[in-house]
Amino acid sequence: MSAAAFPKVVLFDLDGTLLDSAPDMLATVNRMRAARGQGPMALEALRPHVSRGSRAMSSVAFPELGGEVPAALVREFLDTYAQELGRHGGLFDGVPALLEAIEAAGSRWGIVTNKPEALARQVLPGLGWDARCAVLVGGDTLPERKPHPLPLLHAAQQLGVAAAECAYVGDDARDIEAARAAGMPALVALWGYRLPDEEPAAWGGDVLVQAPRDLLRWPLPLQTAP
Ligand SMILES: O=C(O)COP(=O)(O)O
Ligand SMILES: [Mg+2]
Repeated sequence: MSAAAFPKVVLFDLDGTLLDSAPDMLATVNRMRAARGQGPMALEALRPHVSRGSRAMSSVAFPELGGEVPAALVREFLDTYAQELGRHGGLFDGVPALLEAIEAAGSRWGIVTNKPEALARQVLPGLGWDARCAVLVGGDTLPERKPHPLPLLHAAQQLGVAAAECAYVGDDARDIEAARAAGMPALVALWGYRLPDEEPAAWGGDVLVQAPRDLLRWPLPLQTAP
């Protein structure tokens, strides 16, 4: 197979794109439920919501709140998650080989997530990514988070490249919205987390990708979305 021609920088979303965070999130939620005498939730019930952040997850974990999630509960979720992070889940199949291929091609990769930066940084050492991840922008790094383009533009600026020299891979509509607004090719990670009624083909991404290994065939048939 000929070497892939990656862009100068490939930026990735974290939850649902690089990291299968659902098992860590499930452990978090079930600890909180157990502390209240409630039985465990099933992975399938939580998984579609995992890319949506701590508030959404707390709401799914405690449906009796009717979506009214107190700030203290979100804090408890984040504190508990910090203890479970990296203990249960792992990378999606094909991610390690993909990152190695990007590096072997002389390109760089980084992470732009809506997860709080400190939590995202916590996963780097265990994965051996400290020196490899060229940039990491979290949901609280800047005044704006995805779907705003600022985190992606900031990542490109940190690396000294134009937005058009990057690409962004993410599993949520807000990832694709952010990338398009930033002027970056937007790739939809179909292996990630979403509700059954969501239609990723309608998100306006440049290409839908079935699995991380498909990105080894870069350049993909990127189309300019209408
Ligand atoms: O934890 C979140 O808020 C979502 O994280 P993501 O942006 O990496 O999907
Ligand atoms: Mg995600």
